[in-house]
This record gives sequence, C-alpha cells and structure tokens, in this order.
Amino acid sequence: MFRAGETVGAHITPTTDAQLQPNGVDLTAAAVYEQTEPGRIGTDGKTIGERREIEADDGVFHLEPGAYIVQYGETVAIPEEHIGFIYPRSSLMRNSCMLHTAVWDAGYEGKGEGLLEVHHEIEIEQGARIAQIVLAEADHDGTYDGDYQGEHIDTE
Ligand SMILES: O=c1ccn([C@H]2C[C@H](O)[C@@H](COP(=O)(O)OP(=O)(O)OP(=O)(O)O)O2)c(=O)[nH]1
Repeated sequence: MFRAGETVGAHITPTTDAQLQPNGVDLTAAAVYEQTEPGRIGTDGKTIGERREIEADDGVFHLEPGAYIVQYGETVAIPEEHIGFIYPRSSLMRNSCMLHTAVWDAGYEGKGEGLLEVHHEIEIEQGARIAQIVLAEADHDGTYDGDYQGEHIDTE
C-alpha cells in the first residue's frame, strides 16, 4: 500500500505545506550538473564521471536540451518496511522534460539525485518543485548501506 502524503512528509526535511501532495511530497531542484567525463559501471564496482555545476542566473537555471543531473533540496529518509519511488512533476513532463529515477531503498538517507532530460529549452528556478516522492510498504532484506548513504546531507 502507498502511504498518504502527510505520512511521507514525516520522512522528508525540510518541507513546506506547498510540497505536501495527496499521495506524496514534492521535491525541489537545489543544484544542476552536467557530466563532463565518462563514468564506469563494472562487475566489481562503479565510478561516477566528473561533472560541472550549472550556475543559476539570478536564481534561475537556463537549460538547453540535453541531459543533466539534478540534486534535490530535501533530505529523504526511507523508513524500514518501505520503498520510495520518484516521479516527475507533471508540469515538467508537459514542458517536454523528464526525470529518470531508480529505486530508493529502505534505510537510505540523503539528498538524492535524478537524471533530468531536457527536450526543449526550459527555465527552472532554484528551489522550484520538480519531482514527487511516494512511499510504498515493502518487505526487504537488510537496509541500504551503499556508497550514497548520507550523500549531500550537509549541503543547504
Ligand atoms: O533516482 C534515484 C534513486 C535512488 N537514489 C538513492 C536512493 C538509493 O537508496 C540510493 C542507491 O541507489 P541504488 O542502490 O540504485 O544505487 P547503486 O548504483 O546500486 O549503488 P550502491 O552500490 O551504493 O547500492 O540512491 C537517488 O538518489 N535517486
């Protein structure tokens, strides 16, 4: 069963009332990066390629078509007995942009990242809502203890 927005909100910080949705909580765009060097996915590990941060112009990211990594502004803590999923805010999708996401594991805590695909030039204000996280009840074996545990937690 998926949890109600208010229940999800108890695991996201900080949040405002505007972020609370019936079935989840909206997440904001805090930072945007463009990858500049290749990464590697191996059988024995992975590396993330170098990236450069896109500077906001007067608080606005002006994005040309392309692929960007976006870092969310909220710390998400996926509670035990749950799994998280992120969907793009539909207004993003209606503007020819898409967020691609992976599984958010029970026990993960951090300010995560998503792949923002821009198919038509767009302006995104820093701190604007771009995504929605939902939580579903789930069985699991252990909790997340990977390389991304605690990521970006100290950033504003
Ligand atoms: O779109 C997403 C999906 C997940 N995460 C976070 C939460 C998740 O728990 C963590 C690790 O995800 P995953 O297990 O898919 O990453 P991995 O590449 O397998 O890394 P690891 O080896 O650390 O498990 O990253 C994101 O930031 N963005």
